[in-house]
This record gives sequence, C-alpha cells and structure tokens, in this order.
Amino acid sequence: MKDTPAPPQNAADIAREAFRRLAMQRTAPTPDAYRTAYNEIAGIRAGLDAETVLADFAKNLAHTRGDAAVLGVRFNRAIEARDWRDYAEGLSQLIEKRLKKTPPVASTPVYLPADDSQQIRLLRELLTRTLIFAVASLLAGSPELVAESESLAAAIKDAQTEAALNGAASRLKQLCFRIELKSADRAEQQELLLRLFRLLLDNVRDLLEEDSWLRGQIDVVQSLISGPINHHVLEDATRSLKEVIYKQGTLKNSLAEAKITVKNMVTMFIDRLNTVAVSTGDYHEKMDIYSQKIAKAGSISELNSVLDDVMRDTRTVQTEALNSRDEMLAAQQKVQGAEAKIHKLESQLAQMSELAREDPLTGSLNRRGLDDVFEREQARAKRRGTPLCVALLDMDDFKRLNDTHGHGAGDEALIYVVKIIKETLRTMDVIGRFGGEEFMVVLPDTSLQDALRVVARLKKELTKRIFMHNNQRLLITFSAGVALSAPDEDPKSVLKRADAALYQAKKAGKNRAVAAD
Ligand SMILES: Nc1nc2c(ncn2[C@@H]2O[C@H](COP(=O)(O)OP(=O)(O)OP(=O)(O)O)[C@@H](O)[C@H]2O)c(=O)[nH]1
Repeated sequence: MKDTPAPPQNAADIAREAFRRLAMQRTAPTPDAYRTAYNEIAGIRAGLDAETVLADFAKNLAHTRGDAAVLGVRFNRAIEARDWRDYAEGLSQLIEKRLKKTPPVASTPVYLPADDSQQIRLLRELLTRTLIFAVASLLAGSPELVAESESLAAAIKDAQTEAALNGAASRLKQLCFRIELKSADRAEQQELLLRLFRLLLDNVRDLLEEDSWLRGQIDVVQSLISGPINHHVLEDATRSLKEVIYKQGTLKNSLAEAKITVKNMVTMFIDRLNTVAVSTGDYHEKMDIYSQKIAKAGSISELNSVLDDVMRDTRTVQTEALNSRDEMLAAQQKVQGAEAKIHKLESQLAQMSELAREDPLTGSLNRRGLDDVFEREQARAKRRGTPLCVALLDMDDFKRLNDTHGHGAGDEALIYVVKIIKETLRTMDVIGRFGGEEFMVVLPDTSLQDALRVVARLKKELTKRIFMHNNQRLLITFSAGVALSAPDEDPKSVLKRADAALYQAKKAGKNRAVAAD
C-alpha cells in the first residue's frame, strides 16, 4: 500500500505546493486557479473563505431596499475591484447608520454613494425635470413659486449628502403646500370673477327691451357659462359675442350711412324745388312779357321770333324739372338700397340670437331653446342638489276649436295660453312650445308635489281668464303629465315619462294633471 504524503502545515509550504500542483496540471497560474489549489491543499472548504462570505453579504444587501441596497451595490463593486478599503469604509457607514442608530452629526456629513444606482439616477433626473419643466411652467403667474421650483430642482441635482437630500425633501413638501394654497386661491378668484360676470349679464339683460336681439345673445352666453366652465365653453361664448359685436358695428355703420343719404336727399329735394320754383317764377314773368310782346307784334316774323324765345324758355324749365326728377329717383334708390341692407343685417342678427330659439307664433321658446334650458337647469339642479320638474301640457280638443272657429282662432288661443302661463309662473320657470298645441314647462327647484300645485294654478288661471274670440267666450283647458327629473337622467327619458303621464291624463278624461312614475 502506498503511503500518501502528509499535507503541508504552514502557509509557505502550502503556497509552494499549490504552485507545484498547477505546474503539474499544466494550469495557468491565474489568481482564481491558484486560490482553488491553495484551498484544496490547505483543506479549506470552497465558498467559506472571507472573500466569499463578504461577496455573499454584498449580494444579499444589494437585493434589499433603500439605502442599504445602495451600500450593497458599493460592496459588490469593491469586491470586483478588490478595493477592501472601500468595502471597510462602507461597512463602518453601515454600522454607524444601522447598528448604532445615531443620527449623523451635521459636522460630519454622510456622503451618498459616489455613484448612484441607475434607478436612483433616473429618479433624481425625473424629479429635476418635473420641477423645471412641468411644475414651473404650470406656475406661470407666480414668479416666486417658479423661482423656488427651479432652485429646488438645482438643489436636488447637486445633493451629495444625506442631509442635503433631507433638506431638499422638506423644501419639496413646503413647495407642494404652497402650490395647494395658491390653486385654492385661484379657484376662488375664478369663481368670484364668474359671479361678477353673471351679475353683469343679468343686469345688462334687464336693461334691454324684451325683443332685443342682444338679449337673446346674452341668454346664450348665460346658458353657456352656467354649466362647468372649460376652454371650449369660454371660446364658444367669446366667439358668439364677437360675432354679435361685429354685426352690431356693421349695422350701426349702415344706419349712419342711410341717415346721411336721406339727409342728402331731402336737402337736394329742397334745393331742386327752389331751382324749379325760381326757373318757373322767371318763366311766368317771361311769359307775361312774351304775351305783351305777342299782343303788340305787328308781323309774323316778329311773332315767330317771340315764339322761338317762348319755346327755348319752356324747354329750359322742362329740362330743369326732368333733371330734378332723375336726381330724386337716384337718391330714392340709394335709400332703398341702404334700407334693404339694414333689414338683411337685422334678420341675420335675429337668427343668431334668441329668435333662433323662439317659436315665432307664441314668442315662447321653441324645441331647441327648451333643450338648452332643460340641459342647463339639469346641470344646475345637480350642482345645487335641488329638485327639477317638467310638465308637458297638451291643449284639450284643440282640433274642434280649429274646426269650429277657424285656424286663426286656434293661433290666437295658443298665444293667449302662453301669455297667461308666463304671467302665472315664477320668473325662473320657463315655458316653451313643444310642438303643435303641446307645451313644456321647466320648473327648477320644485318638488313633484309643488309642480302639481303649479300646474293646478295654471289650470285655474286659464279657466278664470276666459279667452274671447269674435265676442265669444271660449273655454280652453289642457291635460298635463308632470315628471321629476332624476339627477343624471337622460332628458329623453324624463320627457318619455312625462309624456306617458300626459297620456294617462287624456285617457282619464282630460283637463287634469297626472304625476309620472
Ligand atoms: N291653430 C293652430 N292649430 C294647431 C297648431 N298646431 C297644431 N294645431 C292643431 O291642433 C290640433 C291637435 O289635434 P289633436 O292632436 O287631435 O288633439 P286635440 O284635438 O287637442 O285632442 P286631444 O289632445 O285628445 O284633446 C290639430 O288639429 C292641429 O292642426 C297651430 O299652430 N295653430
């Protein structure tokens, strides 16, 4: 049996033996190969040397979260570079921070790892960009906040110590708080301005005559800004006002032009009359002289010469009169042209305004106007948490009224009904013609019970104030369906319910109101 040689005991022998083994195995003496041979000879179990332990520790640390992970990454790099001094420094920091749990003293700043991990660098950059580009540009109008945002971005970029980073964090909190305060201020200011604008519109509207086209336009702007304000709503309101202002300016110019033309025409007319009067005055005087000459004329040739003079003077008067007539005609045409232009502009204005939302027969809102009002009131009711009702009114036996008394009587009856209803309703209630002999009444801030009471009052008024046609008293009644709109209910569905209730009222014998389910 062959004896195996005893393993070397001291480090120098082990090192020599390790070289010998590598030479025999024809293995290149790299540090790793040498370490493996050395460990085998010294009987050290692989993976349990100090370096392996430290490498494992670094790897595990790098997989944790927060600044411990940053240290883990640093240890890994130190191991790769065999920079044991850096590893040792890192370990002391870890002990200081984690194990002793004493806060770092201000005079001995704790430096952040020399190079951030990729995620930290990315986050730092994102925060800096957010502060400089997004936050600062959103704060235009608050220069002190813009300056703070930019200076904070620079501070975060340059923060090398933990204390600097903590300082930047508390500045960031402070900045957020100030921005919050500022936005609340702005929202309040905007609300105040809007309230002021609405007040102004209300007052201007009341100053205008009932049929003014500008009044309609103001209603449009009011309804535009009654809902939630956004960029598009404001643009729409501005555009429609601008259009009116432009048309109004043109109309004013045309009116001024027409006025001047009429003035010129009248002046010219008087002037011409004067000329005609003067020339005919001269003419009459001359005629007197000519008749004396004729009386005295002794020969034909003498008479002929007088006649020539008479003819010449007569022609002159005629020409004067013709000239005057032509000039007057031209001036008249000019005035007519100006008038036509004014009418055209006026009708354009009327179309743009409330009239486009009005029923021409009764002067109440038309279907489009009603849609707008209902939508506006529904938004308002939702915002304020108040009830909103609609009532559909349909005239009873209207066909018979038309057939018996003529269509004209039917038209007058419709106008009369609208007048009475308008006089009976509150100012905030709105009536519109839904179609034919059917009307819709929008009742804001009204419960279903109250709406039924309102409709009952309308009925009573209508029977009390009898409609007269050709000295005949005609009784007009209506049936109604009343519905309470649910906060987010589609207008179509509210109307459908009101219509179903109206049908029930008709079926039950007319001249009554039924509440919708
Ligand atoms: N004069 C006039 N009549 C209208 C107008 N619009 C609709 N009508 C008439 O209103 C009448 C409505 O007739 P119906 O739908 O049968 O209703 P009704 O006769 O009122 O019968 P009930 O609704 O059942 O009480 C029709 O004769 C229409 O011509 C209008 O603008 N002017």
